[in-house]
Amino acid sequence: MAHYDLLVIGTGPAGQKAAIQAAKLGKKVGIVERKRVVGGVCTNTGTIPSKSLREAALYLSGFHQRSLYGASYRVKQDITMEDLTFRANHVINREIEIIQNQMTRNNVDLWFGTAAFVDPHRLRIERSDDLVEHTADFVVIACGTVPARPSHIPFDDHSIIDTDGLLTLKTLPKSITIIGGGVIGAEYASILATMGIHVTLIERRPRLLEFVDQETIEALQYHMRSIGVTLRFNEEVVSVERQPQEQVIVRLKSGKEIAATTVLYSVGRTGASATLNLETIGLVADDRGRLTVNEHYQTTVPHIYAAGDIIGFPALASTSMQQGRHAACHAFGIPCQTQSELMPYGIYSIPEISMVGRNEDDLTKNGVPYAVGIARYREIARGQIIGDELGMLKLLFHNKTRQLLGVHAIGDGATELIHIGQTVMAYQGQIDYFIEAVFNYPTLAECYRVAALDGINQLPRPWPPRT
Ligand SMILES: Cc1cc2nc3c(=O)[nH]c(=O)nc-3n(C[C@H](O)[C@H](O)[C@H](O)COP(=O)(O)OP(=O)(O)OC[C@H]3O[C@@H](n4cnc5c(N)ncnc54)[C@H](O)[C@@H]3O)c2cc1C
Ligand SMILES: NC(=O)c1ccc[n+]([C@@H]2O[C@H](COP(=O)([O-])OP(=O)(O)OC[C@H]3O[C@@H](n4cnc5c(N)ncnc54)[C@H](O)[C@@H]3O)[C@@H](O)[C@H]2O)c1
Repeated sequence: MAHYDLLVIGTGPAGQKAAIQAAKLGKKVGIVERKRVVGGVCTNTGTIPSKSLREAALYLSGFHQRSLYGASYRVKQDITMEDLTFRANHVINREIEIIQNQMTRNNVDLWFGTAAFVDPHRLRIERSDDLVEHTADFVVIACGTVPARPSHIPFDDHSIIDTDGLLTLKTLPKSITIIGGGVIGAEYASILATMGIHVTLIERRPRLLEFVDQETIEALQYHMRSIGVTLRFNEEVVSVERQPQEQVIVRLKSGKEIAATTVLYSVGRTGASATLNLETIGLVADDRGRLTVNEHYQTTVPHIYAAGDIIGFPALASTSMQQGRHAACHAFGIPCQTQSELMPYGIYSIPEISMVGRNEDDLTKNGVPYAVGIARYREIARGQIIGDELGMLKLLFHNKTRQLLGVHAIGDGATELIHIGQTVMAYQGQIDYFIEAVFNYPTLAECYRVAALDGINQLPRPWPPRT
């Protein structure tokens, strides 16, 4: 048994960053992982694999080149599961190595096994052949989530899979029904359709991703339909039934029956808190297994913190890292701030989407007078060169002060491009910055200048003086 300044449960982004931050402060740190590898959902089954798969699909399908060389252009005609997993596994293994190295370099003790609380300062770590106990002054719970697997869905991890199951398939589906048009559903639907797989996406809401700018989502939905995705909105799933001859039927409340070789169930995830023995320390998870924390990620037991997906929205790798670091800083009295109102969102659908700041619905609801400036990739030299016909960057700014209030982008590089707007917003900048600055040419960043000019041209003349 050892005593630590900090014990962390989980080696995903939240746990890693909490552990490294505490170690950098000279603290004695231990981290526990129940799987046989470090990295969590992010490295092993979620973010990294899905983004590697996307990159492989984009390359092999020749997607980016089609507008220049024709719709039938392909780098490889028959894309196989091995083609995709080859690339994903390469990246996953490198990432695991990097994480493990970081822990070793920073003297963080790594314990493989399943952690559970014995009392508020003591964790039991159960391994296949033995059991150890360690104590700590502080604990960070960063145990993440598991896919929701309701009992009425007959999962078999072969023809009916959850969101962790796609990469473990032996062959690519011939056709797929995706239940749930959240971030995972939208990303996988567009990736699979890009490779020529017929996809039906079922969503109970009237559109995809309701938190994303309406115009941006319309563009995504238009593109998804154009590559063969059937979008079914306002639909409820009644049953999922496996049939002979490699067929799974999804029955909808509206009476429709949708057949495909594979069904992917992607309607959210549940906090992995069930085995933590929370009742012994007086913590209660909500009905989706999540924990409640204050602005410093402290639970109601002050020396026990929780960070990452286990605390719910926004449940991103990007935010989880920051939350983990923030929790460790707070525990050891180091000032730390998280700029949550300028948190960017990146959705790796094809085409990709990104946003930061406020959207039109929110500004309208709150009576903020704003104007809009838009640049389309097809009107930008770089957009023409890369052959992106659909891309768009949209700036929302205050129509009197010209302060930048929100940026919404769809198209190649959108998730990178958004950070320019994020920085300007962090310094309360006005869109005039984009007009006065010189950008490399030809770049997609030029969209900022074009959109700013477009926005200013929409204002009543003469242009209002700067305040
Ligand atoms: C398909 C998919 C794609 C995604 N894409 C993106 C993306 O593009 N961008 C983005 O920002 N986010 C993305 N996400 C979300 C991102 O993966 C998560 O937000 C992130 O992994 C959460 O990090 P975490 O540290 O909270 O938990 P996790 O990464 O889930 O790690 C938790 C770890 O804790 C371990 N653990 C659990 N219980 C115990 C226990 N009792 N004892 C010991 N160890 C335990 C688990 O085994 C796991 O290794 C994606 C998610 C999925 C599923
Ligand atoms: N790029 C990224 O940042 C990224 C990528 C993938 C996943 N993630 C994270 O992973 C988490 C899980 O994502 P997700 O997409 O599984 O969950 P989600 O909660 O985001 O989406 C679930 C969707 O399923 C719909 N739905 C629920 N029940 C349904 C039913 N019975 N029939 C039809 N539709 C139904 C919901 O309306 C919702 O749109 C999210 O928190 C997300 O932020 C992030």
